[in-house]
Amino acid sequence: MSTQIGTADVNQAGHLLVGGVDAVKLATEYQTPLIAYDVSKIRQQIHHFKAIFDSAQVKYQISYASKAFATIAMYQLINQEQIHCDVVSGGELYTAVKAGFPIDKVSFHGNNKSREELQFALEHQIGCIIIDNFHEIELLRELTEKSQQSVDVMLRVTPGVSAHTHEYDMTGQEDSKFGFDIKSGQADQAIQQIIATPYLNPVGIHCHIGSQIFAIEGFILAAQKMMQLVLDWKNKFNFETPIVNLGGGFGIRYTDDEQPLQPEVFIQAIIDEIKKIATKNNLKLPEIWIEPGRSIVGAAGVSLYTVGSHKSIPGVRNYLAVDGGMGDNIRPALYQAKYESVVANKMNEPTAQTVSIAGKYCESGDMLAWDQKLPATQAGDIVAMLDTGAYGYSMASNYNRNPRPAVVFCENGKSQLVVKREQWQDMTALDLPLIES
Ligand SMILES: Cc1ncc(COP(=O)(O)O)c(C=O)c1O
Ligand SMILES: N[C@@H](CCCC[NH3+])C(=O)O
Repeated sequence: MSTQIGTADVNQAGHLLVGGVDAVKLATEYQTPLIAYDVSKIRQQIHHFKAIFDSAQVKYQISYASKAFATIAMYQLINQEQIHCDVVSGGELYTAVKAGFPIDKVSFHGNNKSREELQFALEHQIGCIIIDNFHEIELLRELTEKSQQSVDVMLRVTPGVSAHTHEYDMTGQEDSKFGFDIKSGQADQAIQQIIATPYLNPVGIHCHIGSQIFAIEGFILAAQKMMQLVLDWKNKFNFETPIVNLGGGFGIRYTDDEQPLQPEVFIQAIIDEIKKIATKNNLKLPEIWIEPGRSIVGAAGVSLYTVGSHKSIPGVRNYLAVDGGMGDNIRPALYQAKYESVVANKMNEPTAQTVSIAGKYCESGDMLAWDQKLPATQAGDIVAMLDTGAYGYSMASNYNRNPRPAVVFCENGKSQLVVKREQWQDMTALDLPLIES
């Protein structure tokens, strides 16, 4: 039997459940810090996105932005759900290959893809390359001419839309390192070059205005600008773009301060806008692609930590230190991101203190959360930070030579290790000793 407290499931022992598995048992079995995913939440999100498009009866593709969380098991899970994914590096693509993911369902992003990365993608018959700049057109021209291999490409453009989000999470504005600028004519120039390049087969245009977006206006504006481009290119170059890819960025709730719109609100509005513009201008309705990352995996992840030291500065603040921190979740330090935390072994106990959760890294900025209301805690308790499934493990580091955590998948009351915990030995695995002179 389990009950729900807030968004968390709790068992009779008063312990947090993740995918039906007791989080305290997870901490004992796999040690901490540990990132545990409720796999059914990932599946549900994908089904939710699919259902929205299905009911709108439009051609679409959901391409999971794997930078949010990319491991072999994750690519396999995405494949079970039969959606596409995007990668942004040779390393992500290699992981997808190792996972047996169908590479013809992969799009390859990046503002500075190397020759080796592009070659690797072509060798594996990548589904589509999302071209970001003129240098890449040239590299792809050389590589495809050499191998006499055609490849589908999309053009990433910056529509000049500033999304209302953290500065580091904005990507669609003109002054961005990503994509071809529309206003200055770079996008026009790029599509002409691509059309004139024998082995490059243009199938779509792409934009991504940012991440953790709550307002609908940016998406609508982006859809309008993209459809205007489709129309312009039809008129100027007699080329009608079959796919319009609007990227990801759908915001999720981390704390009660955030009230994101449901994906159906965003997506329905995007579909309606694209349909309206297509009909008005006698354009074929393009296939609509989205690339959700955070909204697929964010709410499914929970980070489990063991409490160590406490420090109380009378009249100032109470610190509670845990065995992880900025190495397994850089987001609080990098973006001032906020999360909710609970004590996984004391879910039914009343709050009794206001504490700030400190990581173990040698940085004053290594704070996971400020001023959280928690039950009384002592060393050995298990703190769970909720909704850490996106951009936590995937941005993890070995700072201070702390090993990265393990990752488990939990579903229907069972758990499975999907990423092993790094060990101290791994910290020196690539080191070479000094050569004595
Ligand atoms: C091109 C592109 N697509 C998709 C995403 C996924 O964004 P999100 O995780 O906010 O859905 C990103 C990341 O911001 C991105 O850069
Ligand atoms: N890493 C960012 C979002 C992804 C940006 C990718 N373009 C975050 O954690 O919020």
